[in-house]
Amino acid sequence: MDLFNQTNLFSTEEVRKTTFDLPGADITLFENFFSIVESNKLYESLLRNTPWQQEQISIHGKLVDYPRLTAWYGDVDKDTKYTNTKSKMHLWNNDLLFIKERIEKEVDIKFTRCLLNYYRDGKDSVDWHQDYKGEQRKNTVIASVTFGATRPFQLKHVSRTDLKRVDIPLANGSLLLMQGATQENWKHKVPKTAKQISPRINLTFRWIG
Ligand SMILES: O=C(O)CCC(=O)C(=O)O
Ligand SMILES: [Fe+2]
Repeated sequence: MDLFNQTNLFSTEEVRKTTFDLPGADITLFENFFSIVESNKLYESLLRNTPWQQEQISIHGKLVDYPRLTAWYGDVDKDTKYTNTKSKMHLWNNDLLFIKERIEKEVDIKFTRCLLNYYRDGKDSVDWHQDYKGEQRKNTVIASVTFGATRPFQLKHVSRTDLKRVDIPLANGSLLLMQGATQENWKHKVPKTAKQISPRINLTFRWIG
């Protein structure tokens, strides 16, 4: 075997699938789901073309900025209610349709909306939460795609303190699928870091009927 083939065989560009064996969760990670060339191109394009919004949350009557910028996209051009602020929902663009269709080949679902999060630096984050409420939380598919800097995605069980926390580094071009009862039983967060890191864009494709 020549050297070229060998490097190809162990190339870091191969899609690598990892399934996490966690009670009450169905989580699969695909590293290099998008190639480095695709990922870098999509990162630049999304960063430039997304109408990033600074959402705020009311805490004890005081408006506080979320530690990240966001944008909603979906099948319909309307307002959506995300926590307690109203957000504009934009119609899918070509970048998002390309990403969405690639994921839909992997998982048998047609996504209806997507939340984009832009973490400008290590001070940007998302605190412990579960996606959705009530019935919607019970059996849903969330497809999370990352472009740019790697950040740890942490998970902890909602009630079982005997279970260890899980830390999944989400790198450029990765896809994380969270299915079944994951949202019901596990919380997730992306912590702040004091390290000097470059920006990260995360997209969560969702299904809401
Ligand atoms: O940035 C991430 O990896 C997660 C984002 C997230 O949990 C959310 O938007 O609900
Ligand atoms: Fe989330």
